[in-house]
Amino acid sequence: MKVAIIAGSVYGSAEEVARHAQQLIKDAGHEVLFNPRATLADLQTFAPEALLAVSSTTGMGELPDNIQPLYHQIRDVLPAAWRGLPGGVIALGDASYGDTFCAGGELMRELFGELGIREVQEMLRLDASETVTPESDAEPWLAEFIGQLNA
Ligand SMILES: Cc1cc2nc3c(=O)[nH]c(=O)nc-3n(C[C@H](O)[C@H](O)[C@H](O)COP(=O)(O)O)c2cc1C
Repeated sequence: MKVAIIAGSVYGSAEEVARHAQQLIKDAGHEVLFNPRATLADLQTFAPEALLAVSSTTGMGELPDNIQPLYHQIRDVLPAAWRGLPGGVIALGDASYGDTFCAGGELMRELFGELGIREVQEMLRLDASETVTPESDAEPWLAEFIGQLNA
């Protein structure tokens, strides 16, 4: 299956999680597109059969700058070809930010909802106030996600 990974990161943690996800999904025999600077055209050319978003949160509950252009491009177009595809979101945040905890991931979830992407499992929230190993913490969730792709 062709899996596209979309990543939003300020300091690199979410990008590392996305890179780790890329490796695990490839090891499971899937084809993966992961480029932190991917455009909508790149994604449409790849023709994904599943989507994974990995994003941290910055500012007061905002998406990182690197993913903003892609987020808006996708939102403006809402590619019909992605309707019904399986997908999932990994959100990185810090619970000490209170109400805006993992708000960037929530924005990606809302976008997936608008796209008609089928969320195959509940969004994973990785809390930087509790862990410094988000890549390995994401592994059980990713194993389930990969299992859902094979289902
Ligand atoms: C300036 C700044 C603002 C942040 N705002 C939020 C926020 O509103 N909500 C949240 O859950 N985390 C917030 N965080 C925490 C980051 O999302 C978290 O540390 C994450 O692991 C960073 O991932 P990255 O290295 O991929 O950017 C903020 C961090 C910084 C430095």
